[in-house]
Amino acid sequence: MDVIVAGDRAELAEARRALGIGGPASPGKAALALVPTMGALHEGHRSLMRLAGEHAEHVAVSIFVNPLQFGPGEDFSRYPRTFDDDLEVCAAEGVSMVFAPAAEDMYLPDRQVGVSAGKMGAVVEGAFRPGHLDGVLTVVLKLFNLVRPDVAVFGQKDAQQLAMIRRMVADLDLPISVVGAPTIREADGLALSSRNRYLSPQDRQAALALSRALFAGAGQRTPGEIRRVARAVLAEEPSVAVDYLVLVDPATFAEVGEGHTGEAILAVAARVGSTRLIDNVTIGL
Ligand SMILES: Nc1ncnc2c1ncn2[C@@H]1O[C@H](COP(=O)(O)OP(=O)(O)OP(=O)(O)O)[C@@H](O)[C@H]1O
Ligand SMILES: CC(C)(CO)[C@@H](O)C(=O)[O-]
Ligand code: BAL
Repeated sequence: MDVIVAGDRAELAEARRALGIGGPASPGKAALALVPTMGALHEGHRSLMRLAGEHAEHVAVSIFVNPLQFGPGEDFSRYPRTFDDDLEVCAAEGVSMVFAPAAEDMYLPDRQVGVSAGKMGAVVEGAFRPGHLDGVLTVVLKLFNLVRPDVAVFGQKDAQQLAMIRRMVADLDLPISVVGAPTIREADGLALSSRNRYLSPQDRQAALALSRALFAGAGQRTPGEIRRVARAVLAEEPSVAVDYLVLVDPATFAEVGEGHTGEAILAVAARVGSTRLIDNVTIGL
């Protein structure tokens, strides 16, 4: 089947009708799973589409570079936009519907109301990108309301984003199951990211310090040692400027103490040249 491309609300409603969504789903399978993206699709996004297909009869992919989640001075205007290639990727993955709205159609010019990510949205990533997680939650809630999926799939690579979307679903009683997907990496450990295409060959080599630090930290047994070893690996790479390296509770993103048991997330954000990258691993303690 060809991919249906919807560019606005009316076309989206028509696409849902054409796919028979809203009618009875096949037994044991949800009708529609959504994979929200900002485009410039890579193998990480493809893995999300495949996982979405295991959960629902139809997969929808949204492609929207959301202005609300970019701060002043961030890379909104130069963010890679590769719509034609993205459409081919979606077709090859058997996606039923691509929703690619224009910013003017998503946000009213006099928009007043948005989602607040609360205190959890002001720590870790939120401390370095004020308002970012409010912008993410606002657009994700709008995408949920527009596309009306039963299931939504997000990558663990954006771990705080995933945790906050789970919180939004719980706090606002949204009728959606959230599925987290593992991080896809290059053979040398670099987490796939649309922003990797900004990296020069030298930057790309330096960027390997992020995953190297996370894997070295994950080999330790206590929070103190995990943090110390990971920081030491990052310090060995002078062209990596670290924004944060934290060991946090996966649900709250609060720093874990020395006695912590259960899972913790070791998360890093750093700038390599003019490119800001994030990565994380989950560690059992
Ligand atoms: N390497 C990856 N493995 C699995 N999922 C990923 C990976 N990279 C991104 N995702 C997920 O894909 C979804 C869309 O993310 P997005 O379009 O921002 O891609 P990205 O590569 O993370 O881009 P950016 O470089 O802007 O961070 C998110 O749920 C994100 O967590
Ligand atoms: C979830 C998302 C599509 C919202 O704009 C974005 O933050 C992303 O690509 O991870
Ligand atoms: N993948 C998260 C989107 C952003 O960095 O804005």
